[in-house]
Amino acid sequence: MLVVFNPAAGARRRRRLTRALDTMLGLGMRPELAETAGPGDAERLARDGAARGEALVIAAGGDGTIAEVASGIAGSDASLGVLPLGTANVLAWEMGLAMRPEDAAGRLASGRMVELRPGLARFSDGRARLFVQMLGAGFDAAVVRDLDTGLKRRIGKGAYVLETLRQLHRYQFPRITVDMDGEIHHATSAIITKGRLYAGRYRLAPEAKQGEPGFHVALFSARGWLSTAVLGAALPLNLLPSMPGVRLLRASRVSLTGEGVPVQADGDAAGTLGMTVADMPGPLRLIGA
Ligand SMILES: Nc1ncnc2c1ncn2[C@@H]1O[C@H](COP(=O)(O)OP(=O)(O)OP(=O)(O)O)[C@@H](O)[C@H]1O
Repeated sequence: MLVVFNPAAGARRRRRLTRALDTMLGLGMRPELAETAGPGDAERLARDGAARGEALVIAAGGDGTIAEVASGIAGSDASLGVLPLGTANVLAWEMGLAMRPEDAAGRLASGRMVELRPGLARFSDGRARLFVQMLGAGFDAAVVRDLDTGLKRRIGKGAYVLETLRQLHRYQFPRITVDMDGEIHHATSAIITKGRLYAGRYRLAPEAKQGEPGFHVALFSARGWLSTAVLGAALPLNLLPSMPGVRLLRASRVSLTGEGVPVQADGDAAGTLGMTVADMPGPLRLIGA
């Protein structure tokens, strides 16, 4: 098995990795370790590992690292494992993965497997991007795009709160046209999700279930700082799904267009619209859930 480690969050993250690796060795596992040096490395390392015949490629990082590893092993025989070392760790909360490094290592050894169905966004400029948990277009993607990553490393989730406050006064809320299985909707932001949770442990789409085909889509009509701030306050109270100006719909194929609208995929900046989102052709096996 191969462990793909994203060291970007600094010393604490490395200590947690060491605790997981020590437990794995104690359990008789023989993990090989590879470190990323920047964006795109996790995908390449995972792809090389799968091509060498690694049966399990473990993403040691946050949701962005998981998405890259998932992309790297897509279409191969390798399964995905996760050591949750990120800031928000949404997929880990969603799937009930163990957060303590020793427990997460033990779960990987258990070999229990569930199937995920990642989404695939195809952009009009020819790029393709896999996502495992969710993808956003509009306000939240502007926050991710302009986030001070150094600050995120130092203070964690608080950096998102500060950038959200900044964007409330900067973001212009351009209109997004959303084609959901042929039905046209309009919104100022949209989140296309595979799971229930968002930004950590907060509820976004209560009916969603990882592993099922298709998507739950949250459409937001907020146009200014006040209505957006109210939604921001509703999120940690788990009230977002029932707020005015939020519609929750389902679709199996979603196309979005909007002039210069930013996109984020699993919490990492992913360029601008337009794009079409559909299920990846095959399932992804997750070990340790
Ligand atoms: N060595 C590196 N230095 C800086 N950035 C890196 C490095 N390796 C990977 N990255 C980038 O860091 C991004 C963020 O990592 P990741 O999403 O795993 O952590 P996170 O943002 O702290 O966690 P979460 O998404 O769960 O909040 C990755 O998508 C990747 O592009």
